[in-house]
Amino acid sequence: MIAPDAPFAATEPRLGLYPVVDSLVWIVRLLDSGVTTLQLRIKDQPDVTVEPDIEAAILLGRKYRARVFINDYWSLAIKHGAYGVHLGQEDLDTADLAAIQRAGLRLGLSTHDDHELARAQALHPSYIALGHIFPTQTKIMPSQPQGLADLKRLAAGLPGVSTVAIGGISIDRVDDVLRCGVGGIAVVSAITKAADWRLATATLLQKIEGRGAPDA
Ligand SMILES: Cc1ncc(COP(=O)(O)OP(=O)(O)O)c(N)n1
Ligand SMILES: Cc1nc(C(=O)O)sc1CCOP(=O)(O)O
Ligand SMILES: [Mg+2]
Repeated sequence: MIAPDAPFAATEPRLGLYPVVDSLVWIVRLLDSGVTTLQLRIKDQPDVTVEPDIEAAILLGRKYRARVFINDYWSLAIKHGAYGVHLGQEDLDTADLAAIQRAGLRLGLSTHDDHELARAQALHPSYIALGHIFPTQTKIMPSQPQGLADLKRLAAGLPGVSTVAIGGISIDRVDDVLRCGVGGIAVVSAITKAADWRLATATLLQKIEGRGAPDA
């Protein structure tokens, strides 16, 4: 059991640009490009297969003073002292939330509608992800896109909560998403499928956080 009404460890109120990537190669590239919030999202592998990359990503996050969230593999994240974990609604049925809380890891939760949002809010996570905002090619979604009007309504209903928008957010949609009042924007394909990922990352950092990449 998690302590009722006890919040998970706090994260930044505004997480800024939040790339979600599936390999250590991308983690290194993006840390070197000045990204400070990241997620390692490797799907459906045995723990023994992913543990070396998860440990390395956590150590790199510490070295670069960046916030590296581990998707799904919450017990490995605890074992190696990650900054944080990202979990979906299905994970909530099986993950040991009390262990995550005791270990002081930050917790991000996915939500896709008002019902999931209410469930997430009751757990007082470190941030709440609101998705998917637009159609996405990256993941098969059972839900419908929430769109900008709902994003604005949902963000307005979460004062004091760190929020992240995800799903189909391309560079040209970032300004509209920011106007909805979220503090973080999570992207996969806007960076990993960009013709020039360095330019895409620099453009996103500038638009979302108002800063450039560090000097090479
Ligand atoms: C920032 C962020 N938001 C949502 C998700 C989706 O997580 P989940 O619902 O657990 O689905 P998978 O990513 O595991 O397929 C996310 N990873 N990151
Ligand atoms: C992993 C993931 N989770 C989502 C959610 O809504 O929970 S949308 C998504 C994929 C986001 O990829 P892209 O930026 O390429 O659309
Ligand atoms: Mg998940």
